[in-house]
Amino acid sequence: MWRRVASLSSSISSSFLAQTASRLNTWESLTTGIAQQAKGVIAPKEKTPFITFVLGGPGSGKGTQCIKIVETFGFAHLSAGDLLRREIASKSADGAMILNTIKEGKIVPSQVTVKLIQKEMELSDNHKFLIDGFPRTEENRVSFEQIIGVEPNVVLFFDCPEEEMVKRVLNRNEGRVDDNLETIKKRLTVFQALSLPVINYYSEKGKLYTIKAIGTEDEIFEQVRPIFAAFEQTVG
Ligand SMILES: Nc1ncnc2c1ncn2[C@@H]1O[C@H](COP(=O)(O)OP(=O)(O)OP(=O)(O)O)[C@@H](O)[C@H]1O
Ligand SMILES: Nc1ccn([C@@H]2O[C@H](COP(=O)(O)O)[C@@H](O)[C@H]2O)c(=O)n1
Ligand SMILES: [Mg+2]
Repeated sequence: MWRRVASLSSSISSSFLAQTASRLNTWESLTTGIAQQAKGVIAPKEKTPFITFVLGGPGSGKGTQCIKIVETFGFAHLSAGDLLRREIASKSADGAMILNTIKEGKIVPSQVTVKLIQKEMELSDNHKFLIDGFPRTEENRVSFEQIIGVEPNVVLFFDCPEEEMVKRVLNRNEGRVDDNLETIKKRLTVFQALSLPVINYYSEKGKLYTIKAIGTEDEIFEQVRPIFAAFEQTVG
């Protein structure tokens, strides 16, 4: 979506677009309106974005359920953790800092994570986004609103007992540097202290859908399905 625009508007910085869109608070202005007006191109009707934040503690099953939501409802899946791990793998300038932060179970500066999410959104042709593992902190949340200029439509919270989360993470076997007991304990502390306030914020805004994240993957998805089914007509 933004990719096509970017080629038309190299002289217009994305931060200028984001700032303007933040004021107008519409995706259309953010993506095509300004750039195309500047070039005298007639803007096609773009779809309004539909943003879902997917929250929950480490191992609560966010990634597993996102795969099912993608298969069933055609969303684009953006995992903040995966984007950060990709930065480490690509040996980018921030790679070493990100690796140390993840090993410590801490939170990477919001500016870094939001820029990675923004880039993925710009490259996507989809207008329906699942943003998995974000926002983890109030700072993450505010930074997204400031840089991207939109708020989520839906926030999912996978509510899972700690004991079950620890068991799942220790059995995950994907070679992640943070899948060890020491880091899991730190991540659980960070979740309680920094992520739960974000979840409470969205609950107060009436955007939170809490899923009881115990049972089989399919049983859990049967709680998720009706949430997206209810929006399907309007979202497209
Ligand atoms: N309902 C379930 N029952 C048992 N195991 C599950 C269930 N859902 C997911 N798992 C397994 O638990 C592990 C963690 O799941 P997943 O990676 O989806 O969690 P996550 O919330 O994305 O965790 P993280 O925040 O650490 O990325 C995986 O190995 C996954 O296969
Ligand atoms: N918004 C975020 C998301 C993740 N991190 C760091 O990555 C680690 C792994 O994240 P997962 O979503 O894959 O569990 C996480 O523990 C953080 O260190 C982050 O900083 N900010
Ligand atoms: Mg995950």
